[in-house]
Amino acid sequence: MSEVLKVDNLTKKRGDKIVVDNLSFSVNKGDIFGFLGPNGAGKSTTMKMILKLIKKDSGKIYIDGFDIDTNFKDAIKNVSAIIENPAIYLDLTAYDNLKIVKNFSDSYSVSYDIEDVLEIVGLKGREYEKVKSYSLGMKQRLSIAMALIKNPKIILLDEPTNGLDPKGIIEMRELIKELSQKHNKTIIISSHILHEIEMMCNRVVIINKGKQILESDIASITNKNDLFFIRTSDIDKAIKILNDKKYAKLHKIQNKGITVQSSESSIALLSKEFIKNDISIYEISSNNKSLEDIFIEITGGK
Ligand SMILES: Nc1ncnc2c1ncn2[C@@H]1O[C@H](COP(=O)(O)OP(=O)(O)OP(=O)(O)O)[C@@H](O)[C@H]1O
Repeated sequence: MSEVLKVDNLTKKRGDKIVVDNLSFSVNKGDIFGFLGPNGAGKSTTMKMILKLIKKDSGKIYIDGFDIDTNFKDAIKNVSAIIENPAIYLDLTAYDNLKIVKNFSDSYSVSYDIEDVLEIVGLKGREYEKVKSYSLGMKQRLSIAMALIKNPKIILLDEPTNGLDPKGIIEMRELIKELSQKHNKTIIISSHILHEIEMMCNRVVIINKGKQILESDIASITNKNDLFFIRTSDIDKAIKILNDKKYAKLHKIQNKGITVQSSESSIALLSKEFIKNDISIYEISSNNKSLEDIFIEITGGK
């Protein structure tokens, strides 16, 4: 996997407060990378430093191998970003907005055609309407189209689903996945919505008060402990059977059942064993930790 973004010991002070504190992480080509943290954690500040919109105090940032301090022009041509409210002319059509961006991006060697980006974001057929008549979701998709025009390798999205209704959120999620899978973009999404990150991203970094708390694959966070809750007619008998098995381990005895540590295939074996021994099973559910559980644990519930 090749590294397209490397953030190394990044630090930023605001007055005497350290708002980004020695942050290091890297993003690989093709990642949908979640940048997660509660309000005020330092996500936007970090994104702005990556784009050199604000100055860092110390640390290094490399985009596609280019150091933003010494080779910003080569670095930044690989990145597009939607941070805060993107500049869209509401009195112009989507097509005209894209034309303006296209004119700016013509210095980039392989930029997309306007028609292509309209197709990708699903605004084909609506491109000659003034943007002020668009829903928030359509405006958001237009801003992605504008970000896509220069055909960047990386797209930074700051809270991309903020303010969208459920339909808009689903469409945005699908679009982001499509950009990664079909169009080979690396996407970095900042968010405080854990569920969103869990559903969209393959990797995540969690920050709190400017400090990095965790960098990990989503899968290894949520599948670390294969725990299953089993509600049965006879807990004592179930425990006795379980204690004889090597493939599964009793984790906890609960009110109406037991939590068992085991793989998925072993839980299937265990349930057959229970049934063979006349133990009725009323429920088996995966009791794995969600990203939300992990987040609450490491940020102290705030
Ligand atoms: N222009 C500024 N001047 C002073 N302090 C700032 C400025 N911008 C941000 N901060 C402070 O820096 C810290 C990090 O803010 P930042 O906006 O990066 O957090 P965030 O994780 O993006 O949060 P949110 O989700 O609320 O946008 C906060 O304490 C914030 O108050």
